[in-house]
Amino acid sequence: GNPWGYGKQDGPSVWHKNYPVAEGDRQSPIDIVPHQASHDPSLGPIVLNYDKCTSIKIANNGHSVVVEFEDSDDRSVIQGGPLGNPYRLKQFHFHWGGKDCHGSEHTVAGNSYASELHLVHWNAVKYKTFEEAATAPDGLAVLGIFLETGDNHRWLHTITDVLYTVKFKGSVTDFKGFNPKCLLPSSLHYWTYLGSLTTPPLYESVTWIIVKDPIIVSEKQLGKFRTLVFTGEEEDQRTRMENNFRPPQPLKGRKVRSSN
Ligand SMILES: CN[C@@H]1CN(c2cccc(OC)c2)S(=O)(=O)c2sc(S(N)(=O)=O)cc21
Ligand SMILES: [Zn+2]
Repeated sequence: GNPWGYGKQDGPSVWHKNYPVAEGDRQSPIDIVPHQASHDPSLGPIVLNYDKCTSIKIANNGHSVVVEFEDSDDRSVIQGGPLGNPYRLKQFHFHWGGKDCHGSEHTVAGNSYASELHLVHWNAVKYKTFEEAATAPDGLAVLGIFLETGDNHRWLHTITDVLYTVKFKGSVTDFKGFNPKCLLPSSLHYWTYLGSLTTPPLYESVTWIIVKDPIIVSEKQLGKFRTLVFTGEEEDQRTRMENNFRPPQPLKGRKVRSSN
């Protein structure tokens, strides 16, 4: 079976048994309290150079749906903001709820969004491989975007239209020519803090950059994510993929900074 999941027996409340860092000092996600974030005028804008990005495939990894990118060179990078150098785009994935009232990992003043998109980047300037970067304190940078339900998102259908091909854990489909820039809100004002992966192995290697403005997607579009299952095609028990989010973790004295 799975080493970890989001159920009663294998979910976030028991991850610490196999991954003791779950109780560490820089765990993610967190609840962001806007008025307690310190505005830092030295924080410049986030710069995304995704125009040459090369998406390869879309997959169901048994925890989420993931779009993987070619990351053998600096063709698609994030830089600026709190980052000291460019970080390479490796993959993006989503977290969502069983209903639209919850599903995001980060919360804002205690409020959840329906879903959260994570664009995962790694520091290829300092580290030779993703795996090495994933264990280093400045190894990863994850850009988080909240999804709120409302009108149809004009580009999300490119993803939701192919989700039926990755219904089961372990399924993979070619997915070329997708530029995730179409999933970003117009303003990239953000909060940033030092945290971790929000799934095992929960490495404390992530500089989080959480964009303040959500993107709007329809309930119908979000509903398509819930047609995925955590389980493999061969398993007799089909478990709907939903509520694949970790709840907020203790801040432990960390500072959250805010761009303008
Ligand atoms: C299943 N969880 C993802 C797997 N990853 C992974 C894959 C291979 C090795 C590894 O560690 C060595 C980690 S990952 O780094 O791409 C990330 S980032 C992330 S989140 N929610 O914090 O943005 C979840 C996952
Ligand atoms: Zn994530």
